[in-house]
Amino acid sequence: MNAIEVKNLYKSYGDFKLENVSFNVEKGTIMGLIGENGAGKTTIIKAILSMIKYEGDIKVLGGEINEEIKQDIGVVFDDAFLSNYLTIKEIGRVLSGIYRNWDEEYFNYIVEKFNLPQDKILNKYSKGMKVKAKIACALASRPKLLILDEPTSGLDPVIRDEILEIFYEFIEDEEHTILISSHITSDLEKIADYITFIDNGKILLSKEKDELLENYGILKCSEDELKEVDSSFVERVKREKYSVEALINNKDSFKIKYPNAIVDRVSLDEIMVFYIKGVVL
Ligand SMILES: Nc1ncnc2c1ncn2[C@@H]1O[C@H](COP(=O)(O)OP(=O)(O)OP(=O)(O)O)[C@@H](O)[C@H]1O
Repeated sequence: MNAIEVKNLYKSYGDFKLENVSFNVEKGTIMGLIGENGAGKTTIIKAILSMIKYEGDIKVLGGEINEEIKQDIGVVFDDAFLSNYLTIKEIGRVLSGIYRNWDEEYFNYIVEKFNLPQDKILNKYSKGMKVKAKIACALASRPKLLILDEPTSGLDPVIRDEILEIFYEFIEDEEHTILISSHITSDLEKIADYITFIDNGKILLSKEKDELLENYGILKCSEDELKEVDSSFVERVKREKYSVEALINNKDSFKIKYPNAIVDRVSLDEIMVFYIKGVVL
């Protein structure tokens, strides 16, 4: 079953267009939405949450979004939604009156796990503490689906790891699903099950992360050597002054066909750069 289904999403802002955006997020998985600044990640998330008008079909937790379904969604956005002049406990008390499934005990557990100061107002929190406070609030509403827009950008690696750990705990239960947008691809490399890669409003790929990292590879070769390669293996090519690099699919079959070729492992970052900067053969 899918927790999110996006079909033929279309939205335009002047020159920018989200076009033919379709992807599913399977229940019990973590989907990472990656792409450059301005690629359209936030716009997709806003459409999913029905915060903007759009064309296309979007289903969330089995239906079109409504107030009932919203109770089962936890949201973490970059912009402020918590009062800066309350302490974390006071915010918890306010939210307990808003969310049907608010879990006080779980809230206290996360606040302690994240070492959030309980006597300071949020205005005195660091950026990392504020993000952790938002995540604590989103999770304590006991959502089935957690949607986060760039939660870890600008945070140090220790805080990012603490946050990823709490996401692991959340996802252990197979009923829970996460959609997370980020351009810190190393975080998504750690936690995402699936990756949807968006560039300039279009989906370039939406695949299982392990499949991407295991099937793709980087072939370093000369221009003449590239000419000998079956082009169906070649996704994109990047040319430097003295060398050529090709993003290869089906790495294992490629190695059988070309046993002497050297194919390196590829990261999500490198795949992103190949798709954006590289050319089709
Ligand atoms: N309310 C709006 N009015 C006009 N243009 C908008 C609006 N919201 C977004 N855009 C434009 O839509 C495009 C996509 O923006 P979006 O915020 O979805 O990208 P993003 O991938 O989330 O980027 P970032 O990683 O920088 O947050 C950008 O060109 C942006 O300027």
